[in-house]
This record gives sequence, structure tokens and C-alpha cells, in this order.
Amino acid sequence: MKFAVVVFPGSNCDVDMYHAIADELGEEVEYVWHDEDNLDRFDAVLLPGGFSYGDYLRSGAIARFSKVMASVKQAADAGKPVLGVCNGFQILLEAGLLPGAMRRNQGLKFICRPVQLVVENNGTMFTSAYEKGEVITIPIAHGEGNYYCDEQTLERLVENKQIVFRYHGENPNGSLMDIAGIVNERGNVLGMMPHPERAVDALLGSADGLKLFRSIVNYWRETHVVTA
Ligand SMILES: NC(=O)CC[C@H](N)C(=O)O
Repeated sequence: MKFAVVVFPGSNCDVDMYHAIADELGEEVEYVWHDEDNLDRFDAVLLPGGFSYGDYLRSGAIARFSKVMASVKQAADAGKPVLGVCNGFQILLEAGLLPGAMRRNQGLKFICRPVQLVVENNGTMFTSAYEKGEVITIPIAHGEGNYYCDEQTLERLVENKQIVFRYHGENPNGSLMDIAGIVNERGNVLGMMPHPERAVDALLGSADGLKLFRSIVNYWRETHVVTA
């Protein structure tokens, strides 16, 4: 299985994402610069965290106009797994690939520390390796993680089980319904504020993020690898 890690000017979690896939998962991965116009050779697309275009205007507001985003949309439309972490999530929201918007953290401070999450939906291609209701530890590092959407959108998110991760115990940023990560209706585009790529080895304080990447690979093998 081959992953793309999209790099924008200002991305800063691209190397961690690459490391998670290449060294911890042992799958193929390639960096893709933001002006790339074809992602057909990849089976999954990863949008890493960072400060794309310096977070000018709003986080992700400029990156969503990058040339590569047309191909990210194509990959999403083709049903390929598309994962946006932190700034990647913000870009997916700005691009309209996920519903809702991100506001500044309630306390107006950048917060960088491990948090606990509950796996609300383990029926997605990103979360099948988790138990439903499993509490996991994954670090956050953001200034704009206060997820917001209108009431109708929230109802739809709940009805369709699109809320995948919620903060557990304490909500660090004031997000609606403690939302930490959501999928699109089809279930192949996941955006999340916490950083699973920073939790792939016990030495980092947690290996809970690894199951997310394993889930993607398991999904891909189940749907693409024919065994005799
Ligand atoms: N780690 C990140 O991706 C940070 C995202 C964005 N720059 C913010 O502060 O909200």
C-alpha cells in the first residue's frame, strides 16, 4: 500500500507522518509537494499538521487553494482513505471535504500536551483496530481546534455516526460536543485535531495512534489484496 504525505509551505508534522508509515507500519510512503497535480499512484493521502502558509487569514484558509487540493478531492471522490491531522483537518474543513469550521481555542492559547480520547465509532476504515468506547492517549498541539458547526450539521454528524473521536474527561479547546475527529458521510475522509503520528511508540508516551494507521492498511488489504 502506498501513502502520500502532502507537504505545504509551513507543514511541520510531515516527517513524523512519514516516520509513522515507513518505520512503524513498514508501508510505502512518499512526500508530495503542494503543487503536485496527480495523486493517482497513491492508495491513501495524508495531510499533516503544521502552519501552512503561516496560518494567515485562518488555519488552512490559503492551503485549500493549493494545486494539490484538486487531486486530494479526486482521491476522496474515488473513495480512497484521506486523513487530515490538525492543520490537515483544518484544510479539509476549509476545502469543504468535511463539514463545519474551526475556531480559536476557547482559552485563546496554543495547547500542546497529551489528551484522552474516546473512540466513538470503530466501524470506519480508520478505527477498526480499536474497540468501541476505547479510551486512548494522543497528543494535541493547536491554537485553532475549537470545532464548530450549525445544528443541522451536528444532527447529521450524530445520526450518521460521523463523530469518530471525542475528548474524554476534559475538553481542551471548547469544541462542540467534545468533538476531536469526524469523518465525511461516505466514511473515507477523516479529520482529527490530535496527532496519531506522534503516538506510534511507547517511547513517545503512547503507541495508541498506531492502530489508526493499521486500520487503514487492514482496510486496504481487505478490499484490494486477492488471496488465492
Ligand atoms: N499542529 C498543527 O497542525 C497546528 C495547526 C494550526 N497551526 C493551529 O495552531 O491550530
